[in-house]
Amino acid sequence: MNMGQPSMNTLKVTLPESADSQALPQGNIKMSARDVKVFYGASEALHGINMDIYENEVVAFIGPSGCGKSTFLRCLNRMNDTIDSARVTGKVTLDDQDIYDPSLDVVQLRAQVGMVFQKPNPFPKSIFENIAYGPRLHGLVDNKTDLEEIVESSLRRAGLWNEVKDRLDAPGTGLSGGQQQRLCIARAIAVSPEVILMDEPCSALDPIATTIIEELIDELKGSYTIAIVTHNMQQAARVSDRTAFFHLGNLVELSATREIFTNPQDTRTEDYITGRFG
Ligand SMILES: Nc1ncnc2c1ncn2[C@@H]1O[C@H](COP(=O)(O)OP(=O)(O)OP(=O)(O)O)[C@@H](O)[C@H]1O
Repeated sequence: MNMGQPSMNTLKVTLPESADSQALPQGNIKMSARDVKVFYGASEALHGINMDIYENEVVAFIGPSGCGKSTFLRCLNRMNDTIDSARVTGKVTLDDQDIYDPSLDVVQLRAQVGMVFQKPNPFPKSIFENIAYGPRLHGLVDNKTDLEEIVESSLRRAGLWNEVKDRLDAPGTGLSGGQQQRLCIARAIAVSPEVILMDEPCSALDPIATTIIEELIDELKGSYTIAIVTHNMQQAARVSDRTAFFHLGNLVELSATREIFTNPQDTRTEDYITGRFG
C-alpha cells in the first residue's frame, strides 16, 4: 500500500533537468523475461521476474544489496550458466527467440548480449588484441584492414581512440581504470552487440572516469539497448530512461525513472529511495 507521495525534499536523488524530456521507450521489445526464477542450490534468489526491455532504452536496476539485481542481469545473457549451483527457470527472449533454447549457441548469444563488469577485466594482451579477439572469434573480418577498421571504430565509439591510437601494442592492463573500462566497452562493441549489460560499471572508478562512462552510455543508447545495475541512485537518475526497483528477489516496481524517484507506487520503493533502508 502506498503511504502517499513523498515530497521532493525527502528524496536522496536530484533528477537531472534532462529527466523531464526523457522520452519513454516505445516500439520494439528487445528482451523479455517471464516468470524467471533463479536458484542457487536449494535457495531461491529470484522469485519469478517479469520484465520487458525496449530497444534503445537504458534501464537501470536498483535495490539493496543482495536483492538479486546482478543475478537477474546475468539471466539476460546466460552468465548464470557459469555458476555451478545456479539454476534458471522461466523464459527469457531476445527478439522473440528463447535464449535458453538448448540448441542456441551461447557464445553467439554473449556477442549479441555483451557484458561489462564491475571491475574492468581486459585480457592480458595488447590494446589492439583486446578488441580484435572477438571479431576474429566470430569470423566478422576477412582481412587485416577490416580488422583494423573494427578496432579503430570500436575504440572511437567507446571514446578511447585518441588516448590509445599511438600505443595499440601496449598492454590493455597498463591503462588507467577508467580507460580499461572503456576498453572493455569497446571490446563488447567490436562484436556488434544488440544489448549491453553493465554490472556496476563505475563502482571501481573515480568521479571523472565515472562521468565519462555515463556520457558514453548516453551516446551508446542510440545504437544499443542497455541494462545497468547500479548502487548509485543518482547514477540511475542520470543515465536511465526507466528504473527497476528490486527487493528480496522480487521486482517491486519498474517505470520511468522520474516516476520512480518522484512518485513511487510501492512503499518499499519509497522507503529505499528516501534512504529509510538499503
Ligand atoms: N554464486 C552464488 N552462489 C550462491 N548464492 C548467490 C550467488 N550469487 C548471488 N547469490 C545470492 O543471491 C542473492 C542475490 O544476489 P545478487 O548478487 O544477485 O544481488 P545484488 O542485488 O546484485 O547484490 P549487490 O548489490 O550486493 O551486488 C543473494 O542472497 C546472494 O547471496
